[in-house]
Amino acid sequence: MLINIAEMMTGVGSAIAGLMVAYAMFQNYFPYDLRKPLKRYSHKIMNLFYPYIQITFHEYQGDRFERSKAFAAIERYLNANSSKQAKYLQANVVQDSQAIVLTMADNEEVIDEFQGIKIWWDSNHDVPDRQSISLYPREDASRYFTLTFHKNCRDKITNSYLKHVLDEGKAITVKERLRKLYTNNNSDSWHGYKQTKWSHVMFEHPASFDTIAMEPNKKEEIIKDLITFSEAKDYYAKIGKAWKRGYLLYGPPGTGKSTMVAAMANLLKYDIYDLELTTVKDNTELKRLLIDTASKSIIVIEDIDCSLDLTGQREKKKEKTEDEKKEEKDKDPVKAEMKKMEESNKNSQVTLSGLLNFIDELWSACGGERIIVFTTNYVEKLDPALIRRGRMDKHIELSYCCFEAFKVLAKNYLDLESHKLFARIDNLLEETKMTPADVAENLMPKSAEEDGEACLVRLIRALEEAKAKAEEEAKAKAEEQEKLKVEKEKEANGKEDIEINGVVKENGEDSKHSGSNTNVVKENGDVSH
Ligand SMILES: Nc1ncnc2c1ncn2[C@@H]1O[C@H](COP(=O)(O)OP(=O)(O)OP(=O)(O)O)[C@@H](O)[C@H]1O
Ligand SMILES: [Mg+2]
Repeated sequence: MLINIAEMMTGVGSAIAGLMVAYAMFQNYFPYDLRKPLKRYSHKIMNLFYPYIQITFHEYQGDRFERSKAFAAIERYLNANSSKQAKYLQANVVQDSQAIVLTMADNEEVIDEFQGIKIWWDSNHDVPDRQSISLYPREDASRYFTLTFHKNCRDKITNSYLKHVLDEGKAITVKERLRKLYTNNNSDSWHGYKQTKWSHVMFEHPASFDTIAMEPNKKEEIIKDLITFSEAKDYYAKIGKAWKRGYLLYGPPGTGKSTMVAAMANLLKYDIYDLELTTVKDNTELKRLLIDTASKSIIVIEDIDCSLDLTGQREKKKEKTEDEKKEEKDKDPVKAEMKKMEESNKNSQVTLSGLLNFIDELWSACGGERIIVFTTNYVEKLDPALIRRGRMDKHIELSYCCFEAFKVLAKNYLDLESHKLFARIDNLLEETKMTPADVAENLMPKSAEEDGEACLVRLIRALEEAKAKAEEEAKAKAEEQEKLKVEKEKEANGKEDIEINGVVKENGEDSKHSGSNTNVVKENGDVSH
């Protein structure tokens, strides 16, 4: 009913709006003194007959050269509706977006509905004043959207609908944006005209949780954890905690730690900041880098155990040995330069406490929605303070390939969900350790002729070899240990003799034990006084 009346009123309103437009066009022909009262009264008349409210959203506001964020979000929101309703669309390529954005062309209208309320959106643009000279090209394309709704619905529109439009629009923007992989620059390049602390390339890693080989339950748990985090803005606000989460990924080389970081970024549509600690000179630089990161991102420190001396004590400068000096003389200049660079990288003054502060500040000072990930091969080497819960909230172990993980790889690499050779592989994987990287390499067809079975056979061979090698190594180790044990026992027996006899044997000669009881020791251990 309300909508019908509203639509009837639209006719009257449109007529008055027409008059308003005519007034706007010819206002310059009215005497100046008359313009103001005329405008005021025309607005009053308009309000009497026109029960609608209009809100305008300009692409650029005031003197700001930055595109309005609200306009951009509305554009994306309307994109979803306008492409179905409007007849004339404009295609734009928006910066940092992988999709072409379709928006309604000028003077097109889109009708939206929200909780039973009808809402009209119009697209227009300001005609530029050609007489004025503008330095800014944007003035030629200053567009705006007009939102029209019945005044009875004012509260619902201004409180709920606008928030809904902006949230949806932003979500679409995030979904479609091109994601970036940032790496930190050496601080020497931070100064000057372009102060860039981070360089970036487009992030296009294809890894996803579907392609990661690991136990399905564990994988599900990680995915759930990540999604819960990304949707928990209000929850974090409620419990008074910064909206951040730390993950520690640990395990042997080639078990998928770096791949998982890429999969995390792809799942959440976050950017990645790959922080190379060895190029960061000191704690202050570390802080500056942190401030320069954006939200919706993962900050990764790979191989954290190798990045720094995390005991807090800096490496002492070693004296060069003669061999090193000789090597230095002989080596070629390119290698020498590389070594010099490596060494200068090792001179990072970042300390453990600096890193702890970095994480804590990340947790408290910077805007929300950030994840920090450490990866390491040696979790036991890390300082417990660095990885305690609260800093690294979730510890994920990535380990050798199990049968469940193998099945994911077989499906991805060979499109095989079952095969008669699977049972043999299952047994072998239980008996020997092989990383998913090695299993994957064996499963990859090496020529067009190679079929799935040939790849499985190659994997079986590799597993059998690995098993035989492991058994040999275990045998050698056991023998070594046995030898050591025997030596220790011999040593202990020798000591016992000494204690009993009170004699130290040197160079095959018996020497007397010092003391008041001078004993002579014979080789068979007999003692004569
Ligand atoms: N769990 C896995 N699932 C799928 N592929 C994997 C997995 N683990 C390793 N791979 C494959 O092996 C390659 C190496 O893996 P990745 O670089 O992620 O290992 P990593 O654990 O980061 O090793 P490092 O400790 O040496 O950095 C990747 O290209 C990936 O394709
Ligand atoms: Mg890695």
